[in-house]
Amino acid sequence: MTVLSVNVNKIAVLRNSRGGNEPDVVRAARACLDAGAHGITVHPRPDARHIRADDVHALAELTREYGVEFNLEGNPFAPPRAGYPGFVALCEQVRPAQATLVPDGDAQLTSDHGFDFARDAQALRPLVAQLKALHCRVSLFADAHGEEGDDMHMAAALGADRVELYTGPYAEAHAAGDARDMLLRFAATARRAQAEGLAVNAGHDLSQDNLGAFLRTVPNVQEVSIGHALIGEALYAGLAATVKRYLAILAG
Ligand SMILES: CC(=O)[C@@H](O)[C@H](O)COP(=O)(O)O
Ligand SMILES: NCC(=O)COP(=O)(O)O
Repeated sequence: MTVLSVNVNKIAVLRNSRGGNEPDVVRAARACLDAGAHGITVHPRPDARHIRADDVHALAELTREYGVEFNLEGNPFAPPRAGYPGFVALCEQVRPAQATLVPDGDAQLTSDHGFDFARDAQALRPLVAQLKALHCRVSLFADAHGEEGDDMHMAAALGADRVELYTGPYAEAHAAGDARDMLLRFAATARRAQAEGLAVNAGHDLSQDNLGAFLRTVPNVQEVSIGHALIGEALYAGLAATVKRYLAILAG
């Protein structure tokens, strides 16, 4: 079965837009877990645009309370700065069940590519070892190159447990109405990863629209982490009921 880890970054985007603690990231994560989600994901960014270090600690505590997986994502190469101790340091502090390494920078609006394993292998190897010594499962964010290249072999050689396939290009192709070739490419990549002994996660821009076709075609996906679409969909699902509650207050 594929498990769902809900990414609550976007709750923190809303909260930070006003200051204060509403909406409450921990309360939202608790609601996801009460609804049956299998885990919680966050991707703290050094510029603290959404999830902050204190959220990471609070969510680590919550996921321990529920006995579910905490998946911490981030760029292991980004240097520490005020309010952000660095990705590996955060992992040392909270010991997430899964550490997902993602090669992104502050200038990026969001994650938009996987690692260049040929370029980054030397830098990644000791970090993977360090995270494994903390008993984190290590997952590396990877592009789906299908039958091309040697990425999955290189990721396995680094000692990673999993790869997370970057599904942005699939989501785009699906939205454009022709995801057939893309699905075949992701399926081939997943098979190559699995042949190398890597388990496969997937994430980025997955949604209620595109998730079913992905999981029907790409074999043995262990985990999907979903945030942006899920939080947007939750607003649509919850707006009518919420407006009715306000109307009830107005009606006395
Ligand atoms: C690695 C990945 O695809 C997600 O973590 C995504 O990067 C979400 O991050 P933002 O919420 O900052 O866009
Ligand atoms: N790893 C992907 C993730 O956590 C959520 O990505 P998105 O659904 O916010 O695009």
